[in-house]
Amino acid sequence: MSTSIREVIKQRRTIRNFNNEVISLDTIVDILRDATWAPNHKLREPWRFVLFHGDGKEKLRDILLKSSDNIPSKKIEKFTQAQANIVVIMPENTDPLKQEEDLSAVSALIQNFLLLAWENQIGVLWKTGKLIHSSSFQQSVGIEENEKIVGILMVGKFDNVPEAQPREDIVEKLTIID
Ligand SMILES: Cc1cc2nc3c(=O)[nH]c(=O)nc-3n(C[C@H](O)[C@H](O)[C@H](O)COP(=O)(O)O)c2cc1C
Repeated sequence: MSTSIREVIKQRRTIRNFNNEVISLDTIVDILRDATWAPNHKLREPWRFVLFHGDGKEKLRDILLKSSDNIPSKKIEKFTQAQANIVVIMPENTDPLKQEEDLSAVSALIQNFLLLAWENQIGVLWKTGKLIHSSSFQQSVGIEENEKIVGILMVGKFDNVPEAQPREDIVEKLTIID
């Protein structure tokens, strides 16, 4: 039986602990391809990705070990525990409006990715933190002068679903003009 979009949206949780179950590269790329059906203004498709998977995770470990950010080895282990790490990259736009539009579009794509993954019993952690601003990391991943990292998606299978953190009722934040 298929799950409704409503159910997927409400049941999805951020996953922070992954198990070792393998996810094929094809599965992840297929989800990413579907996620690109996100709305994006003028069809700029303002995104690109660097995807670490399989042996590529050794490369990622190496990048993190050699980065000038002194990342503790425990953090590196945790970070590379997922089946894949996807660095989400967007262009830096000199026009502030375009920049806002593009960041919104990339965020819509990421949410699509999270929901599509969840539908396939795959968990994701959308990570930001200091690393995305680290010039050492950016350089190692091949970020260009006119680009920025929006986030890093840790992708993997999981054993436990964390409890939902309730949201405030929308009426608290809703101005109705009827
Ligand atoms: C832009 C953005 C950045 C985030 N960065 C992190 C992060 O660096 N580390 C983390 O543990 N969670 C991060 N999260 C996940 C949120 O903490 C999570 O969505 C929130 O706790 C609600 O939990 P839920 O996704 O399970 O509903 C981020 C979420 C967003 C939208």
